[in-house]
Amino acid sequence: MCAHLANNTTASILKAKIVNSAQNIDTSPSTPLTFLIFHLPYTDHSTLLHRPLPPAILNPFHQQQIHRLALYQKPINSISDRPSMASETNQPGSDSTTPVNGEIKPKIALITGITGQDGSYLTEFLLDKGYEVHGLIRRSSNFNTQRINHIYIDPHNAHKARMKLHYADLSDASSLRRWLDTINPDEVYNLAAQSHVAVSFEIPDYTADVVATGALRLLEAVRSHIAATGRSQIKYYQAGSSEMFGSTPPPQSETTPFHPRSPYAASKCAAHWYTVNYREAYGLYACNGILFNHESPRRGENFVTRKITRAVGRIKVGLQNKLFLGNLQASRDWGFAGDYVEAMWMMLQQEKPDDYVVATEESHTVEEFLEVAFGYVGLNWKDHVVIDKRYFRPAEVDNLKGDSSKTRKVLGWKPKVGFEQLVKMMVEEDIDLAKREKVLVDAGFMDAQQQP
Ligand SMILES: C[C@H]1O[C@H](OP(=O)(O)OP(=O)(O)OC[C@H]2O[C@@H](n3cnc4c(=O)[nH]c(N)nc43)[C@H](O)[C@@H]2O)[C@@H](O)[C@@H](O)C1=O
Repeated sequence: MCAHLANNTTASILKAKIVNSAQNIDTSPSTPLTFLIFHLPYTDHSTLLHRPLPPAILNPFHQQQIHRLALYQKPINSISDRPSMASETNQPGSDSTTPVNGEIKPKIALITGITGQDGSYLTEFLLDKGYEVHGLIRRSSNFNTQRINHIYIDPHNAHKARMKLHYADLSDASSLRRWLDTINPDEVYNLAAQSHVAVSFEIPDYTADVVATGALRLLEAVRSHIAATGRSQIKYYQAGSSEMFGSTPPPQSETTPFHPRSPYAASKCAAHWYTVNYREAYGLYACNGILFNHESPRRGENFVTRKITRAVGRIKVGLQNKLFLGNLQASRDWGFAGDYVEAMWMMLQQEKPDDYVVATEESHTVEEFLEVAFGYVGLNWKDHVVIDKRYFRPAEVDNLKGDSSKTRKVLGWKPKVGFEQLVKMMVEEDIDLAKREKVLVDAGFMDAQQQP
C-alpha cells in the first residue's frame, strides 16, 4: 500500500497542484489521521484508502497509519471478519473494576447505537474508565463505523481489545437476548434510534418499531436474561429526549407533562414509559435520561447545528455558497455531547434507579446559532441562508429549555462546554474538514457535494 502510494503516477502528476492547495494544512505526525481522512463524513473511506492518496498531504507516519487502517477496512461479513476493537493506550481504571474470586475484572458495558455520536463519546468515556465495551451494530453494505474507527486496533492484538462489535438489531429480539447471554454486561445503554425528527414523519412505522418497540424488546431481553441467570445487578439506561416535551412550555423538568409532536417523540414517550414500567413491575435497575439537544463535531450532518457548521466551513473555503434551512425561530437547549455521556454513566452509578433531565438551561434560536457560527469566521449568514419550505415540519417544537436542577443536585453533574464554545468547536473542526475536502476536490478525488 505504501509503495503503491509513493510510486503512483497519478499522485505524482497531481502533487504540485495539491502542494499549493494543501499549504494551510498541518500534516505533521501529531495531526491525527482522523483529520485527514476519517473526518470526511459520508465518504466511503475504504474507497479512499484504495486510491492513490496525494503524497503531499500524507507523511510517512500517516502512510503507515493508512496501511494499518486499510488492512482492517475489509468487508465485514461475519463477526470473525470484523475483529474486536479497542484503544491500545487505555488502561483499566479503578472505577470499573469488580473483584471476582480475588481477581480484578473490568466492568462490562453493552451499547446499542455505538456507531452514533453519543455511542462514540460514551465508548471513549467508558474505555477510559477501564470498562470492556461491547457495541451492537446493524449490518450495512457501507461502513458506518467512522465515529469509532479511531479506537480500532489490530485484530492480532485481540488480547488488548476492550471494544468489541457484534451484529444485532433492535428489531431482532433473539439477537438482543443472545448477546446479553454471551456478554453478561453490567450496564446496558440503549442509544440506538431512528433519531431524526423530520424523517420520522416519512418513516413512522420504522421509527416506532426501532425507537419504541426496540426499547421494549431490549428491556424484555434484559428481564428474561436476569430471570434465567439471576444476574440482577445489571443496569439499564434508556436514551430519552427533550422532544417528548414537545409543545409543553419551558422550563421542562422531570415532572413536566409530555406532549410529543412527531412519531419520533411519541415513540420516545413509549420507550420512556416502558422503562418506568419495567422498573416498577420487575424491580429492574432502569433509568431514563431525558437529554436535551446535544451536539458536537461528530453530529450527523442533517441535524441543524452540524448542517450550519459544515456549511460555514465549506462556504469559507469556497466549496458551497448557499445554505437551505427551514424554521429559524425554533429555540433549543444545545449542549455538548461529550458532557452528556458522563451524565448517562452517572445515572447508573446511583444506589437507586431514577429519571433525570440533562440540559444546559440556556435556550437559543436557530437564528442565534447562525449568527454565532457565521460571525465566528467573519461572514454574515443573511448573505448565504435561503429558506426552503421542505425543511419545515408538519408539527414543530417551538421552545425547549431544560431545568436540570435534579441532575445537578443528585448526580453532581453540570455541563462543561457552553453555547458559544460549542459553536466555536464545531466551526473550527468543520473548517479543517472543509480544507481537507477542498484538497481532495481540487485533486479530483471527490466531488464538491451539495449540502445534505
Ligand atoms: C433532543 C432531540 O434533538 C434532535 O432533534 P431536533 O431538535 O429536531 O434537532 P434538529 O437539529 O433536527 O432540529 C432543530 C430545530 O432546527 C429546525 N431547523 C430549521 N432548519 C432546519 C434544517 O434545515 N434541518 C434540520 N434538521 N432542522 C432545521 C428544526 O425545525 C428544529 O426546530 C435529535 O437529536 C433528536 O433525536 C432528539 O432527541
